[in-house]
Amino acid sequence: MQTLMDITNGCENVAIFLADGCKTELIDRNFTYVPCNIPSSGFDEKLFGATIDGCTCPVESCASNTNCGCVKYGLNYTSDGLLTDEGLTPSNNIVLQECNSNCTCSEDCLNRVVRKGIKIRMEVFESDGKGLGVKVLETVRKGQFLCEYAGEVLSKAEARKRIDNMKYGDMNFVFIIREYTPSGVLCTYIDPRFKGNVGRFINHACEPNLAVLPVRIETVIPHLCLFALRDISPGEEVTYHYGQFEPDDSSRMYMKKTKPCKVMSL
Ligand SMILES: C[S@@+](CC[C@H](N)C(=O)[O-])C[C@H]1O[C@@H](n2cnc3c(N)ncnc32)[C@H](O)[C@@H]1O
Repeated sequence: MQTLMDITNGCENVAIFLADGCKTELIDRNFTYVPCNIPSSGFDEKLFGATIDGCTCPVESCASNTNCGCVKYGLNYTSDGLLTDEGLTPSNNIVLQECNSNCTCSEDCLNRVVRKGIKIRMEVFESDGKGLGVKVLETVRKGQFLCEYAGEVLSKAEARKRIDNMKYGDMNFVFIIREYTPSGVLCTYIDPRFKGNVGRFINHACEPNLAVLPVRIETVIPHLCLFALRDISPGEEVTYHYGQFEPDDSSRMYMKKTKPCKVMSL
């Protein structure tokens, strides 16, 4: 079995495999594996690097400190590092802010999950009618972090240009994160088509087993994170709801509506 990183020259702290016989031609020849978000050329570097202040909690953890700046709306992870049911429900609009390198708490603080990276072994395989897809090779628990949807962070103009250049039937990778804040709507555009991580191979399903949520850690740019909505068994394909197959236009991953969904339910 080949690892995906052998092929894409990237790195990750856990093995992501290519299924036996999986056609490597299906991976764009211009694709480079990057484990985390990078700014696209022309993106405001100052904004990309703008850091978030840390908390001043005791070393052990921020879990019980009601004054913690990072968990001011309550801790969203259990002591096993699983996202709570409340955190998993996007309509709750919970703000996920993990502790970062500016915080005084230790690496064992319960509010540090995504920043520890991928823990689950995965396999990229040829899915039925959807191009490539991703399966997990071990059990994933409800609420467990799987991976990020990491790629190039684009300016609005660059996102518009890339979307406009898409041709009928092209695969879409540009994900628009819209966050509704008291001061207006905050949009982040992520495109892992040319530079991205394993998240770029994850397909859509109308009844998905993953939730997709923005999480902030070191900087103001959110990480788009995938967490298990239920326990997932080894060998199951992982999917999340893109949004673009909806009849209304509440889409989060922009897509010219060219393709029917091949998986109505799992
Ligand atoms: C982010 S990519 C996912 C990985 C992609 N399958 C690949 O081979 O690289 C999104 C594209 O995958 C395809 N796709 C994902 N989920 C699908 C589904 N449920 N039905 C049909 N096509 C799907 C569409 O072409 C979509 O634009």
